[in-house]
Amino acid sequence: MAKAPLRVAVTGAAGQIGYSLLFRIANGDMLGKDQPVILQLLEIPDEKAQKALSGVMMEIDDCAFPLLAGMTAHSDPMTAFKDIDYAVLVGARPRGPGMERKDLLSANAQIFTAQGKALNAVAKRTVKTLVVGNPANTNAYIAMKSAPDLPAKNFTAMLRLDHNRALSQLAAKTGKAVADIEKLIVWGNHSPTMYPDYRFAMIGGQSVKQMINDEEWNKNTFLPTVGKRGAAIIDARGLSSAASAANAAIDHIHDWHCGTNGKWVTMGIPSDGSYDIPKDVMYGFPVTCENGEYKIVQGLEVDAFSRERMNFTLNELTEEQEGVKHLL
Ligand SMILES: NC(=O)C1=CN([C@@H]2O[C@H](COP(=O)(O)OP(=O)(O)OC[C@H]3O[C@@H](n4cnc5c(N)ncnc54)[C@H](O)[C@@H]3O)[C@@H](O)[C@H]2O)C=CC1
Ligand SMILES: O=C([O-])CC(=O)C(=O)O
Repeated sequence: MAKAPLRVAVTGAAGQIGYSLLFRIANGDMLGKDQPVILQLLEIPDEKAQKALSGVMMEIDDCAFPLLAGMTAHSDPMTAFKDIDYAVLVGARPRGPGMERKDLLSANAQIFTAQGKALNAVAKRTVKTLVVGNPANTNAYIAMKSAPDLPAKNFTAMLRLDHNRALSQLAAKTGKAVADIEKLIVWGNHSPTMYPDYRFAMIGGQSVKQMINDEEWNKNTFLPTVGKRGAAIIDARGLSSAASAANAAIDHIHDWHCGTNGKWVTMGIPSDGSYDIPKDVMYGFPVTCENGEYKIVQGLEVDAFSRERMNFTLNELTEEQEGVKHLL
């Protein structure tokens, strides 16, 4: 018997990431090739944005996706989020050259209080939310705190782009296939303070750390390359990353929904206190997913260098949280 459709809301649907994301959701890349979807698309109540959205929807229609069971346009989160199973919160201002993502906090924070409240009011009680709009971790924290009737664990932030960037750097360094790299982690904030950590990574049963055996490369090349990749893309393209961000959003929700078969992936999630990260801080952790639930990989050793890096990115998140206290 055919599955019942799942309702997916996407905000910022007429933006650059939206343009790469919506077609793939409708094609079944996110929730599975046998899972019909209904798209509930939100844009700002502005004539130009709504008109652009109607154009994107015409193109989606023109793809005649067999899994697309319905699609609606909205300018109010209270209608866009009605009865949804998944929310992909992309809509927010992107940064330009010379900015850090946290510089967007004052511009974007209010969006996530309003959207958190709307999710709280009208979404399914089981709704799962991914925040992409920057600064993603703190925006996810704001949305979570603005939705007290929903399970906090169902609010997540996107660290998957950082995870994928780190995978690709490691594949290039070792000359091995991306698909063969396992047990990589990106701890912390989606910002240059993040800590991509390959101490436990393996390729075909061999330790990646031993294969590379170059701490200087780790500290002075790998960490800054992954941490500053977003800025490098802005510098090269004049616009922030879009297709790779959409791809990471697809990977994040795909793995949460369909499971990872024991494979580790990185998700920004509210801490449960693991690894001495204070409860509720929206922090990148290694997780495995099964039956629609993620579980933090436990018992990993934290050496002195790692603790310092994990605290550095934690301190930034704590400061960001302090900065939005008045909104919550
Ligand atoms: N977490 C991550 O790894 C990444 C996050 N981003 C972030 O994603 C966000 C979106 O990026 P782009 O699509 O490139 O930007 P964009 O400017 O092309 O599109 C954003 C869209 O959101 C809409 N929007 C703004 N406020 C809204 C609201 N309250 N409700 C609904 N829609 C709203 C705008 O009208 C616009 O169409 C930015 O904040 C960017 O920094 C981008 C790349 C990676
Ligand atoms: O760097 C930006 O502003 C966009 C983004 O989050 C990324 O590409 O990682």
